[in-house]
Amino acid sequence: MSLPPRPELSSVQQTLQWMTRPYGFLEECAAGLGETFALDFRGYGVGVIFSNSEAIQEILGGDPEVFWAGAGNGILKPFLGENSLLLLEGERHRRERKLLMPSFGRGRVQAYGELIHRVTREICRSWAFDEPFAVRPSMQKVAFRLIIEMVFGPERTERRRRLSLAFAAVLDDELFNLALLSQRAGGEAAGQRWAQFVAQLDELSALIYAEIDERRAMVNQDRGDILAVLLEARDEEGQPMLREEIHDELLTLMATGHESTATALAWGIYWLLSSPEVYERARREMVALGPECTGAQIASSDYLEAVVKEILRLTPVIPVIARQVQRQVRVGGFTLEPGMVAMPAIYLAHRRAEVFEEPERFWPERFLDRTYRSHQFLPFGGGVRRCIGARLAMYEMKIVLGTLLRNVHLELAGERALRPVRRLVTIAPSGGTQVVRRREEVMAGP
Ligand code: HEM
Repeated sequence: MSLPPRPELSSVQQTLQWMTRPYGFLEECAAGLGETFALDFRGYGVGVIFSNSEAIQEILGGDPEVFWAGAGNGILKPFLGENSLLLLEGERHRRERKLLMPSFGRGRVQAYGELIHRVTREICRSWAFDEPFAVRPSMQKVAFRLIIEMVFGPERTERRRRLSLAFAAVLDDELFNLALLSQRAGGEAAGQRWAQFVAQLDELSALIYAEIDERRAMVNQDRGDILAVLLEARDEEGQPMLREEIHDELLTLMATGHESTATALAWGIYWLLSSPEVYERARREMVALGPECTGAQIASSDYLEAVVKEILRLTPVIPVIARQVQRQVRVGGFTLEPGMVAMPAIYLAHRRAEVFEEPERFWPERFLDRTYRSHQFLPFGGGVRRCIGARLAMYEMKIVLGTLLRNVHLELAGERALRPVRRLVTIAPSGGTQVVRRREEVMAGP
């Protein structure tokens, strides 16, 4: 067999469907065309979507020199810079990843337990009673404060404040969204606005460089933040990272480190609030920890871990990952030509009935009873490009959700069935998950 079936739509229509309703479009194509199908993305080329776990294993476990991941992320280059881990391939990617990895070890991540716990408590206790609001922006605040502190350390300087504001302004800019959809549409059509956007990006860069330069001028400080780790890092030849490399990686971690987690948390709150039995079991476990528990105790709950996995299974915020093939290769019985993109569909893989019993049901217990293989359950992708922040994201999600369950009583408000909508590179719940805080408090801890 050469190429898998394609939908009977023009390339423009396919791209539009993909951009505007990614989950639904994937489902429709799989129902009509089978587990493997090809999509023709405007300006990007042919992507072959795989949901069969053996084929996914062939791709993610395959030779990284054949399956490139960075090519598909090229659209992020004007924002993150050419040295971003997301854009590198081969030896450079391996080197850079090795330099970044120590920042995400178990010990480093666990050191943030109390910060996550404290920030979440502060934010959720500031929510007004009986007034509907979107919970996603609050989740973004938690994730944002955490990643800024992880990257630069705990000081609250004026420059750090300006840096946070500049970063938030760039991410929230509609033009940035537009630019991600199509760089050309963003650049040419927007004219004057585009120039303003670029000026915003330049300001952000200047602030990051100022942080790097100030720190470089200091000597011998083992502060434990990511910037300190990168300044001290040496590759196998004993070479330090270039100033530009550090800048691009910091920006990459700031961007990847909070957007996906905040979106996944917004989905998580939706699932918990719409599943009374799960909500009650998780809440009981959290309350049983007593009024003065730590973030680490919250994170040690097996049930909460299962809840987080189930959230990431049903609503993976990155529903598809991509590998551009560099030479002719066979995957899942199909021949892919150089330049084509092999796309493991996380969303579809997580709904395979032969792997997940009652796949549409939100049922965390499935993760208590058995383990799934890395090519069956893969919310963080896989192989040499697996998400570098996976451990941090899991830890953060458990503590944030556990802290909410212990401290506030929420109900869903507005739409009951949320629609998946695109937000930057993630798929978010429509309306940012509208909730309302009720007066009945769960726990009166410190
Ligand atoms: C729930 C939260 C998150 C989800 C669902 C998620 C998901 C993913 C996925 C699917 C990939 C692509 C993997 C592949 O192509 O095989 C990825 C890559 C990446 N993620 Fe995450 N991520 C999350 C949180 C984070 C956090 C907290 C950080 C950092 C602080 C982070 C940093 C990165 C980086 C740097 C890459 C690129 C890795 C590489 O190319 O080597 N992510 N993530």
